[in-house]
Amino acid sequence: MVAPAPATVAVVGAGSWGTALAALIARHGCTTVLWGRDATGIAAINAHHENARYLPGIALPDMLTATTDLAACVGAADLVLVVVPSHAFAETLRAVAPHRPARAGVAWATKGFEPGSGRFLHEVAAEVLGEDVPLAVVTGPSFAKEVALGLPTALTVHSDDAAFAQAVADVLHGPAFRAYTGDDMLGAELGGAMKNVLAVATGVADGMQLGLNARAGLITRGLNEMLRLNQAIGGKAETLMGLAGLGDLVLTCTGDLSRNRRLGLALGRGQSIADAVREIGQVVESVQTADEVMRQADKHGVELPISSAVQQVLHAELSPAEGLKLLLSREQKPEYPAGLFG
Ligand SMILES: NC(=O)C1=CN([C@@H]2O[C@H](COP(=O)(O)OP(=O)(O)OC[C@H]3O[C@@H](n4cnc5c(N)ncnc54)[C@H](OP(=O)(O)O)[C@@H]3O)[C@@H](O)[C@H]2O)C=CC1
Ligand SMILES: O=C(CO)COP(=O)(O)O
Repeated sequence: MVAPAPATVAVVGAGSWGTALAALIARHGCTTVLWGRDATGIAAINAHHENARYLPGIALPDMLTATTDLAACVGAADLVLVVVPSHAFAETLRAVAPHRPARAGVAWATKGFEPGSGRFLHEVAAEVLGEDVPLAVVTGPSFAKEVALGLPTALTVHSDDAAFAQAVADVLHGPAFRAYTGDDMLGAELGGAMKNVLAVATGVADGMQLGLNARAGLITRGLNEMLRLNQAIGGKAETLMGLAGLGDLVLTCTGDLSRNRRLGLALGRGQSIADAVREIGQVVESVQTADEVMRQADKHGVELPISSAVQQVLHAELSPAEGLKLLLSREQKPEYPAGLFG
């Protein structure tokens, strides 16, 4: 039997994660074109097979090509994978839409909400692209650098369209990369967004040298916040107990490659937010996501003490020490006042 021809994949967004995913997919034999807006950086990727700004020192596959021509990149694609920061998600989809061939579904590996409205990204995508376009979210514990280096990784692809989730998982899945599938875009997006906020909390605690007990307590009570908000919005609990929730929470709260954790570490050590974000030099989604998580929490009447403290610290309304005091002085109560996810 003749194997099906590899798909042509357009990866839209040439930062660390877009480049790493494009390299992964190209290594799996798919024709892969990476789109970025920075002409100098794109030319350098084609010339040197390296993204020196976002993944310095890591060799990209020769088969991977990069372009600044969005129309050509998207127009030839069987699958579009959007990997820009959440603040650029809607505008990027609007730019992609006119060039998308009818056959091409759209997936994204962006984590966060639409800033300002708090809409889930699948809601934004459905509005911009139309209800009939297959959509999928790619999420889970996955540092770009490790994926680009070919280190073993597992993540998950959620879609309302099982065949499309499988098609996206198929281009990602390979010898060192396990791509699972699911049908819960709500839960998957919530997990990917909330873990960034909770990573700031554990980073702050570690920056303040509060110890490993504090870190474990924050991760566990953070997971509880994720589960409670997820239940209120109608996501599936198992999504949050898997790669999209617990998996990514543990990675981001404990791994120093995390930019959100590094922001927390810097704040805990007394650095200002502006200086910390500047030093990190890449997208730090929690800075916007904390507001949107709390917008969702308020909308659904769910109390999220850790996320709320992070939001206030990020707005400099509380110092890290005051945030800690607030959390430690909360009323004593049963671990599960209203059942497992109450
Ligand atoms: N890095 C990681 O390990 C992972 C990241 N993610 C998620 O992936 C998303 C992208 O993050 P990541 O690649 O890490 O970010 P980076 O900071 O590494 O890169 C950001 C990229 O987005 C581009 N960009 C910024 N604003 C715009 C815009 N308005 N229009 C078009 N492109 C824009 C930047 O272009 P330019 O260089 O020209 O400014 C750059 O290519 C985030 O939501 C993140 O949470 C998810 C899993 C892992
Ligand atoms: O989402 C990520 C890992 O899964 C990357 O986390 P940071 O954005 O905190 O670096």
